[in-house]
Amino acid sequence: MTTPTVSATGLSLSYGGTRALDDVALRLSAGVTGLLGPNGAGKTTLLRVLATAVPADRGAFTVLGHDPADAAGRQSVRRALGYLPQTPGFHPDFTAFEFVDYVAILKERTDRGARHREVRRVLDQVGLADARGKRIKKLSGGMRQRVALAAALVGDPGFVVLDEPTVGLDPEQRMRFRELIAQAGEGRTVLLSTHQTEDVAMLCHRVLVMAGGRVRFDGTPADLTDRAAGRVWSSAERDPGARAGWRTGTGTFRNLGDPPPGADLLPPTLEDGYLLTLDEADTAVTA
Ligand SMILES: Nc1ncnc2c1ncn2[C@@H]1O[C@H](COP(=O)(O)OP(=O)(O)OP(=O)(O)O)[C@@H](O)[C@H]1O
Repeated sequence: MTTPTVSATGLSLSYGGTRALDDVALRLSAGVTGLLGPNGAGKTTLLRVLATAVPADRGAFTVLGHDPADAAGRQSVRRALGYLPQTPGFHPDFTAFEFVDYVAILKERTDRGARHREVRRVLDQVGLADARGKRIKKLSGGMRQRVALAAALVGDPGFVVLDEPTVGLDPEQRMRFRELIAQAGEGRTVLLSTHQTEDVAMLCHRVLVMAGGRVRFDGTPADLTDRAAGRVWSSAERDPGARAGWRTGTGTFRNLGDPPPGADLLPPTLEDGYLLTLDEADTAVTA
């Protein structure tokens, strides 16, 4: 692997009796890494820790050579960071320009002229040049997510954290948004949390799967797909021996697990590899 830009070891964090992060280690490099996992897996908690929004109980990490263990290091990490949280805190009466400008001010951009040029640049980059002056409450869901992405990219951060940015977007908007994320991943490190396995298949050079606060898989999307090679088969009836199975649009069943002899094997998808990984992690798979 190329030199890591972000690395973490032994990250653990509990909320009361809930272990949201349990000894998480990772190494990220430039490009888009996907973070997949079911609800409650610990994805948002991991992103919040890496974004220095909440400290871990244990463990350590560095972002672009900065160690957030002390105040000066935390400030350096924050300067290198762009963050699109799960629920961006928009002020609905702000225009797109005002919101991104406000985030740029929080990022200590004090030179007004240079800051405004930067705000225009990122709004252009996400295709909102013509919507700069529109109030956020008047924008569609897809446009709002692009405003949030522009805010994450303002100031050209080296590490960008995106928490489920494609949620609620229709397929066309999602496709458009994926293109923007791919562009954002050129030459910088992007960590993208998502429930959409297609996001990962289309965008990511690496993927982490989390469940129960732990990293259950760390590799390429092709490796995750390969986990299901020889373990997906078709049958006319639901196969009781399958770990998971569901009826497809053609009326046949798609089964995952250990196929019976002579089974009609199907080519695996990334989603098959993901579901089998969750199953092996002892997490319920919804069929
Ligand atoms: N502020 C909090 N207080 C108490 N428990 C929390 C808090 N934040 C998260 N948790 C718990 O920690 C665990 C991990 O939550 P987290 O939000 O990180 O998961 P997630 O993978 O992002 O889930 P989702 O996909 O639903 O966003 C869950 O059991 C959750 O209920």
